[in-house]
Order: sequence, then structure tokens, then C-alpha cells
Amino acid sequence: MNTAQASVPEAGTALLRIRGLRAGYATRGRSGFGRRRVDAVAGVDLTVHAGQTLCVVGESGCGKSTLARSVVGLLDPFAGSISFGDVDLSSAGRRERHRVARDLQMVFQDPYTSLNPRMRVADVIAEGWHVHRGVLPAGEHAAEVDRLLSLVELDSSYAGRRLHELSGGQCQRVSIARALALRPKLIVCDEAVSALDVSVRAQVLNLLMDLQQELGVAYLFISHDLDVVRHIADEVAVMYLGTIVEHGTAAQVFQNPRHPYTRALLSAAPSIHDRPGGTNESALTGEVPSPAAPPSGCRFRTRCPIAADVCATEVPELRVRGDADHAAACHFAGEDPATGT
Ligand SMILES: Nc1ncnc2c1ncn2[C@@H]1O[C@H](COP(=O)(O)OP(=O)(O)OP(=O)(O)O)[C@@H](O)[C@H]1O
Repeated sequence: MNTAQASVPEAGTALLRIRGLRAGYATRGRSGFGRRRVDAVAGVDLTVHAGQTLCVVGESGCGKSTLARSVVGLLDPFAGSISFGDVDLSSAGRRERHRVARDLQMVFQDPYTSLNPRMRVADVIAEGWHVHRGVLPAGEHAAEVDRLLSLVELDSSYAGRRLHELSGGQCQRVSIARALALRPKLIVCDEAVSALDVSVRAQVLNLLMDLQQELGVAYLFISHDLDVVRHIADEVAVMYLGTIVEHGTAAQVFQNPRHPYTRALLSAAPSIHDRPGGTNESALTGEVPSPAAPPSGCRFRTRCPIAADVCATEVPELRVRGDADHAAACHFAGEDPATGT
């Protein structure tokens, strides 16, 4: 593999900073008149460090895609700030945003819908650099396509094929090659392996981790699947109904989950048996409430097995409990759910 990568920031430095982010949609009121703001992301703070993987995990409808879309500029936030390196994207001009767009790429869940399936692989891969760097001379173009295909472990024969001729896994490799074309510092992966068969999923996850090792790229990795997350995460942020309810290193969150939502997600995940000290909490029932009418106090209280009166009246703060940097937003975080102590 060609390991050349433009100005990779020092591993561990803050690359993407999200502060107080509120984002979502304007919907029509019941009467059909007027528009109402719905905060699908309701005040999120997160930092992605260079060369590392921050996974955001939660059920469908928790606001993960809304967060991802805001980060890459597909959705304008209602409030808060997103900074990339030294650029505050909320106040940046067009030129600065354009520059950041090269460093900040996205891979979507379904390449068949996010990309044009009739396009040739070489053109799909080259689209980004045509926008940012212009058209390369033919020889350089072919060499660059080859380089990118080899990064994602596809041979050069794929360059002339059309996306609809490829399997899901091959297509997702092409999406990754396309994202890598501009040598980004961060790739936002929104459910990037969710549509793949289990064996192909493992191969693509391994590829992403290898690419991180070789190129130093960071990932903001969005997934509903804890089993996927445990393979790839350095840090995990658990999201529920627009807010982060737990945040820590992968080891902290998987081995010592402090929020009842995280524990319930883990008890529903197949690999619960790997985890020492299972809990008495049953798997989740019901659905995530609508962000248009979130519960008062703790947003998780309507589905929480340990909810008490205080949970209806006071919003629990996301704060460090026990280990350094391991934060949870629960009035009873860290207590034994069976005994309440
Ligand atoms: N275009 C839209 N208009 C109105 N509401 C929307 C729109 N897109 C999403 N929502 C709502 O915003 C909330 C968060 O959706 P979002 O897609 O961000 O969640 P998610 O965690 O990524 O779930 P999924 O994996 O199912 O996409 C949901 O209640 C969803 O119904």
C-alpha cells in the first residue's frame, strides 16, 4: 500500500470538536400550519482525536445520522458549534469550508443509494478530486485510481466496472476509496457496515482498521450495533434521544457500563457473555420516543428499569463518575441496579 498521507496531525490531538450541538428538522404543526423545530440532536458535546475512532452508538431514531449529517455540512445546525482543526465551521466562509471538506469525508450505509449505481468505479472514485483538485492528466488519473483501489484491496480491473455489477462489500470498498481520494484526516462512517453480511462486515471493519494504522485517518463511526463498535472503537459515546448518556473509552463502556441504557443495549447484544458481571436489567422494550415530545427530566426514564421520582423532574448531567473521563448522565450511575446502592 502507498502510505503517503498529507499533513497527518499528531495522533491524539483534537481534530473535530462538537459543542452544544442542536440540530434536526422543521416539521409542520398538527393543524398543517406553521413550522415546528424538532431537535433530533439536543445538545451534544464530542471530540474526535486524530488517528482514533470515536463510535456513537444507540438505537434507530436516537439522532445519530442527524449528528453525522451536521458534521459533514449536509444539515445546518440550529445551535452550537462544530470545529475542525482550527476552523469553526459555524462561522467559516466558503473557502474555509471547501478546504475542510477535503479533510472531512463521509461513507454512507448504502452505496447503491448514496452513489449512482450506473457510474464506473474509476469515475466514482475520482469525483471528489475533480471537485477539489481538477482533472488529472490521463496517466496520473489511472495511477491514482489504481492506488486507491489497492488501498481498499481491489485490483485495477475494477476501475472499468459499474457499481451495480459489484457486491455490497465491493461497493462499500469503492465508497471508502472515494472517501480516501482526498487524503482526509477524518471519515464519518454512518452505519457503513450495517447493510453487509456478517463475514463481509468483518472484512470491511478490518480494512478500516488497517487503513487507520497505515494512514492515520480518524473515524467518527456511527452504528446501532454494539458488536461492531466493540471491534473498532477507541472511545464510545452512547446516544439516546438526541443526547449523549454515556461516554468513555471502549474498555470503560463495555466492561463497566454506568448508564442503564448502555447496560440494556449490552444485554441485548449477542456478546453479553463476554462481559464480566452481567446485570439484572432486562433488554429494552418499547421504542425511542419522538424527539418532538421528549419526556421531562431524564429522557430515558420512560423505558428505564431503575427510574425514580427525581428522574421525571431533574435532567441528569453528563458527568464523570469513578474513572477519569468515564462520564454518564444518570442520577443513579454507578449504583447497583439490583439494590440501588
Ligand atoms: N427529514 C426528517 N424530517 C423530520 N424528522 C426526521 C427527519 N429525519 C429524521 N427525523 C427524525 O429525527 C430523529 C432522529 O433521526 P436519525 O435518523 O438522526 O436517527 P438515527 O439514530 O440515525 O436512526 P436511523 O439509524 O434509523 O437513521 C428521529 O425521530 C427521526 O424520525
